[in-house]
Amino acid sequence: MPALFGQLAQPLHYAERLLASFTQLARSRSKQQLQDGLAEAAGTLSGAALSQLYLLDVTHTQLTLTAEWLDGRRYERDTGALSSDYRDEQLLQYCLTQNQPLYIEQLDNHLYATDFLPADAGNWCSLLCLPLQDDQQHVSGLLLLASREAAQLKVYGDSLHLLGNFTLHQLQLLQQARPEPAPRPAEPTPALSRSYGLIGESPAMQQVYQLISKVLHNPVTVMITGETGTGKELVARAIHDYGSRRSQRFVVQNCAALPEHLLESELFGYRKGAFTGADRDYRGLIDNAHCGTLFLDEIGDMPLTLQAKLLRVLQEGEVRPLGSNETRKVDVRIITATHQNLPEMVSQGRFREDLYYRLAPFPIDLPPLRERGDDIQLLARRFAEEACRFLNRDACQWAGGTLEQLRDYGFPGNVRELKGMIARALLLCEGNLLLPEHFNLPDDSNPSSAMSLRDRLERVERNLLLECLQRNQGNQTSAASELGLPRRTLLYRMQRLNINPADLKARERNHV
Ligand SMILES: Nc1ncnc2c1ncn2[C@@H]1O[C@H](COP(=O)(O)OP(=O)(O)OP(=O)(O)O)[C@@H](O)[C@H]1O
Repeated sequence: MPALFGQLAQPLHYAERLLASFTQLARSRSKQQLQDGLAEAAGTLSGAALSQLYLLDVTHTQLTLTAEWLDGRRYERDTGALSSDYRDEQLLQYCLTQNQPLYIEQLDNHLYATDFLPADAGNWCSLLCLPLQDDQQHVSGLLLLASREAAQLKVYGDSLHLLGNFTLHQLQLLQQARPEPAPRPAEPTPALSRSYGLIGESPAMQQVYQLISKVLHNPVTVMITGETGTGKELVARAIHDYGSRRSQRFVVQNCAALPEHLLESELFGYRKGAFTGADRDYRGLIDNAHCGTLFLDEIGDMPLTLQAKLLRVLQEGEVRPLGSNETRKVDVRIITATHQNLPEMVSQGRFREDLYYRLAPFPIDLPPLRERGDDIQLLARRFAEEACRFLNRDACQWAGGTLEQLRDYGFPGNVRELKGMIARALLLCEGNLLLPEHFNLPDDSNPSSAMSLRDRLERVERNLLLECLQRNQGNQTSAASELGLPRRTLLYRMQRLNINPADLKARERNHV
């Protein structure tokens, strides 16, 4: 307690008033009453002319001014005039993203934009902004004090921070007890409200957008998984571009692209003379991404020795360049991506378990394109429009059945494959009419040239026999008996279906 009130002129008196404010807030029965109550208490306790409460919405993408206390009374201004998105308010954004109190004794309006302060109420001099955390310790709002003269607002920081957090807790309790009706969405289709620059409206992609919204303002380490070409890098960029670090760097490194020693010096940097050829100091990518985001693609390909070094960066928040005895503190948000099955790699000792758990507290799994339903048509149309614009061509037309055929195709290369297909088709088509033949879809998606029934049945039978042989460690006698066939029939079918021991080995390898 002394640390809370130590610097105040009348600590006991202040403590009594603070206690009364806690009690008052605990009695509040509505959200607005609570919010106004906090703004009033903060203004009255500190003597600051202005106090404001800002809250983040559930998706943590918008910051709204929810209560304001000015010169001893509740202040209501036309909030429509104030952006409900704090994106442009750098002081507020700083406080939210750093999760640190911000105290400015002498506001210099040339240095700081303060459009969030009521301009018609005089000139503002000192400011204290406190990030507030919810029960899960996530930053969920800001409590702000401002005075017109130079004032030591800082001394109220700790106690008002406690009061603010208590208010958030009470708000959560009220919400649980009596959920208030959701505000009317501004847009007609709320489900499609935000896609962060990605194309897709399917339920699978809506789920991805929902997950993205959760991590924009929370620097949790994210791991993006999904087949090749599903948009993993695009999602990583979206998290950076729409999140609180957007004004800082987004640094990308593909871990499969470089041999171990190069990847190490690229990521961690080196000092002059660290190895032959190191003729100058070199700042690594981790250092370069300080305050920003480092996207490590194909993390499953990172060699084990580097995994240990990366783990240290995550645990200690510091990086040590090659050839240096000194470490440097870094604040980097790490996003990783992989198309590999990392848990399986962990069980095989090919990926460190401790690193895996550090990297994957918030996984986002991107669905393959074939599971996104009508998104295929939507993406195809959009890509074609973009390409026509780029090529300075008139908008193209789609011949009947073309989009339907695309929808039926499996797209092993996912969105990247579709994008490439559209670009190629536009070059092939004449008169801007896209026809099925311009897409050169593989046979099995084209009903007219589909595999015959016989071929399909043979494929099924081949797989059945291979599985059975594998279960029986290649022993043909046991496999034949499990299948209820004479051994010579099995041998005949194997010969007919072109099954040999090499197939079994390849299959075993794929299953490891
Ligand atoms: N939902 C989407 N909307 C628009 N474009 C997309 C979408 N998803 C992917 N793309 C495009 O598809 C291409 C491949 O995307 P990206 O490189 O992000 O995939 P990836 O999963 O990281 O691939 P890889 O596994 O090969 O690294 C890019 O051109 C990207 O712009």
